[in-house]
Formats: sequence, C-alpha cells, structure tokens
Amino acid sequence: MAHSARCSPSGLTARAQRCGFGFGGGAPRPLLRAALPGLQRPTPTTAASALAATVAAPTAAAAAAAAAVATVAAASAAPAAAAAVAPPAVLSRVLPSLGALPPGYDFAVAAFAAVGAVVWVKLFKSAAARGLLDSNLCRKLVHLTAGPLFVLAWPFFSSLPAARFVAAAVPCVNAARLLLVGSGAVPDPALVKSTSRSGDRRELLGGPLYYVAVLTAVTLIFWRDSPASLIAVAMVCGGDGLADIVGRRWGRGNPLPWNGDKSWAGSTGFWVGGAAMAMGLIAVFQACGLLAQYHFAALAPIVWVVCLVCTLIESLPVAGALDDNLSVPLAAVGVSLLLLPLASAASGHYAAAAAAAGPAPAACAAAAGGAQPGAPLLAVAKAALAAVTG
Ligand SMILES: C/C(=C\COP(=O)(O)O)CCC[C@H](C)CCC[C@H](C)CCCC(C)C
Ligand SMILES: Nc1ccn([C@@H]2O[C@H](COP(=O)(O)OP(=O)(O)O)[C@@H](O)[C@H]2O)c(=O)n1
Repeated sequence: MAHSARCSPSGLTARAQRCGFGFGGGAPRPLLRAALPGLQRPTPTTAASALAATVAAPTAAAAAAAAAVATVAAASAAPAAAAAVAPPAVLSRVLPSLGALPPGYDFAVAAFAAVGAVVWVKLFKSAAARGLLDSNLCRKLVHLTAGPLFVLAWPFFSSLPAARFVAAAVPCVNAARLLLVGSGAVPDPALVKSTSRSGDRRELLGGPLYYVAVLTAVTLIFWRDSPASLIAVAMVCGGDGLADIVGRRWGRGNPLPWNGDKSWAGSTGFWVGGAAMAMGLIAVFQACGLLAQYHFAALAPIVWVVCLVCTLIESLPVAGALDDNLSVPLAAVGVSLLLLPLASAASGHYAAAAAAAGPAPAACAAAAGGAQPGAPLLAVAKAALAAVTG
C-alpha cells in the first residue's frame, strides 16, 4: 500500500503536492511567525519597487524593464493577496517547518536572479576587458551558463500562477539592456566585448537578443510544467555553447560533409553537451519534486532524440537565413511536444510495474528502470507502438 502510494502516478503527484507544488496552500503556520517575528508582509508593489531599485542601479536600461516588473506586480496583486502560497519544494525540503510565503516572495527571488545575472555577465565582461579570457570564449561561457543558471532559479519561485511572469521579468530586463546597448542608446563597450563576436554593438540585436527572447518565451509558455522548457534551454545553452568551444578546439581536420564551417567534433559536443545539460536540469527539477509525473528513465531516450535533431539543425549551412538561437529551440520544443506523450505513457508503465513489484521500497526504484537493462527503451518503444496502432 505504502509502496504503491510512492510509485503510482497519483503517489508521485501527492508527493509533489506535499513538496509544495500542489496548487493552493494553507494558512501561515505558527512556526513561521515564531521563526520570523518581525516579518512584515510586503505588498507586491513594494516588492516590485525593491526589485526596480536593485535592477535599475547597473544601467539605465534596467530601469525601463523594472517598470515592466512593477506592472506585473500590480497585475498580480489581487491573486497574491487572496491566496496563501505554498513554499517551493526546494525550500520545503531544507526547512520542513516553513509555512505559507509572504506575497512579495517571488519578487525577492526575481530580484536575486536579476542581480545575479548582472554580476555574472559583469564577471565575464571584466575578464574579457582585462584580456584574462579570449572574448569569444567569454561570450560562449556566458552563453553556456546564463540560461541554465536562470532555469535553476525556477524551483525557488512559489506555486502562484503569477510566478512565471515575475520570473520572465529577469530575461526581459536583459533584453532591454541588449536593445539599449545594441541600438547605441546606452554605451557599454564591456558588454559589447563580452557578448559580440566582432565588437560591433549591433550584434547584440541578433544572437544575444534571440537568446534572452527564448528564455522569456519558455518561461512564459512552459515554465516548470513541461520538460520542453528545460530541453530547449539545454539545447541552446549546453548544445550550442559546447559545439563552439569543442569545435574551435578540436574541429580542425574533421569538417562535416554538408557544412565545411562546422565539424564532427563540434556537433558531437553539441549532442553530448545538450543532452547532458537537459538530463542534469531534469534530474535537479525532479529532486525538487517538480516534473514528478515523468519517470526520469522515460525522459532520457527522448532527450537524446531531441538533441540529435537539434544537432542536425544546428549543423545545416543556413546561418544567414535563421539564427541557431532561434532554429534550435524551435526544433527542440517541436520535437519535445511530439515525443513527450510517449514519455508520459512510458512513465505510467513504470509506475504500474513498480506498483506490481511488491512492497519493498528498494524494489520500487529497481522496478522503475534500474534493474532491467534496456527497460526504458522498451517502455518507450511499447508506448510508440501503442500510439501508432491506436
Ligand atoms: C552571449 C549570448 C548569446 C550569444 O549567442 P551566439 O551569437 O553566440 O549564438 C548570451 C547573452 C546573455 C545575456 C547578456 C544575459 C542573460 C542573463 C539571463 C537572462 C539570466 C541569468 C540569471 C542567472 C542567475 C545568472
Ligand atoms: N557543429 C559545430 C558548431 C560550431 N563549430 C565551431 O564553432 C564555430 C562557431 O560556430 P557558429 O558559427 O555556429 O557560432 P554561433 O553562431 O553559435 O555563435 C564554428 O566556426 C566552428 O569552428 C563546429 O566546429 N561545429
């Protein structure tokens, strides 16, 4: 009984809900008040002003974007005031006694991420400006790390429906910076040096702007409800980022037959880097109680297939027609949406197999994929066959 409750889909959902990702929540627990006696419930608008002030400091561009955050604050004020917010799973695990969260909580998390983004890019800016790192390597390291770091902040946001809009303000602030610096309205030579190939500020309006636009779109559309967001971010950041780093270093002498500018080494870097980052992000999210409706072993083969398609797309000689910061995430989302129903079906299969396997908790994990070699592929193949034959 206890075993099937842990392994069945409903058991997983219940676990996720216990972890704080079920919607709704209880009244603030006395323990929270006891732990934080001076805690004032900030209104969303004051929290937004705090975010605006923090974000506005580094550049004038951020001020404009912070105004957008204030608008989100006003829009989310009503639901935030009405609902007690369950703490995010990641905090519930560390602080099991934590009760409902104050309404301004999401703005504080977004402010933290926005400041983190400025500091992170600044680190690479100064490394490039001092000549400590080659500016192309700096650009690719920013490319490789900014997206996954942003996504790793998602589990810290609350379960409120408005949380995704508050989170999306972080890449929006960066989009505003890129627009202002790229158009020449605000001079920032160090940002240009760390994010462009040639040192031409107008480049910021291409690849880097698409990059933050993709982060904004996946936050708003998929958020942490679908692995599609994590897979798309991993392809753009881990895949494309590593293809460049690996390809430039080890790609001479092994060009792709259909594109002499790219190499087998770079494309292998894309495939392995993208898939490894996607699976790493999914594993972290699942450890936080998110995406609990999917079994990890059912997602893994899908990640490799999506990554293979994206590797092929990235390798095509169409650079002038469509920037790979757009073509790659579009392909990742499209193929993920096609294949994720198979992962759902295979996850159900794992849960049923685990429920039938017996009460020992260890058997739960074993039956769920660890014990039988090839079980994940078999489950996905069965689900694909069932989908095709109806
Ligand atoms: C250099 C970048 C893209 C270039 O693409 P490509 O032309 O080489 O294909 C990426 C630019 C990133 C941007 C300036 C900063 C993005 C920050 C992100 C939205 C948030 C990070 C938050 C975290 C907590 C550090
Ligand atoms: N599949 C790939 C991708 C990139 N690369 C190497 O990385 C360099 C930059 O790749 P890219 O033009 O796709 O760069 P971005 O547009 O992603 O910034 C190429 O000139 C190749 O040297 C590779 O060898 N193989």
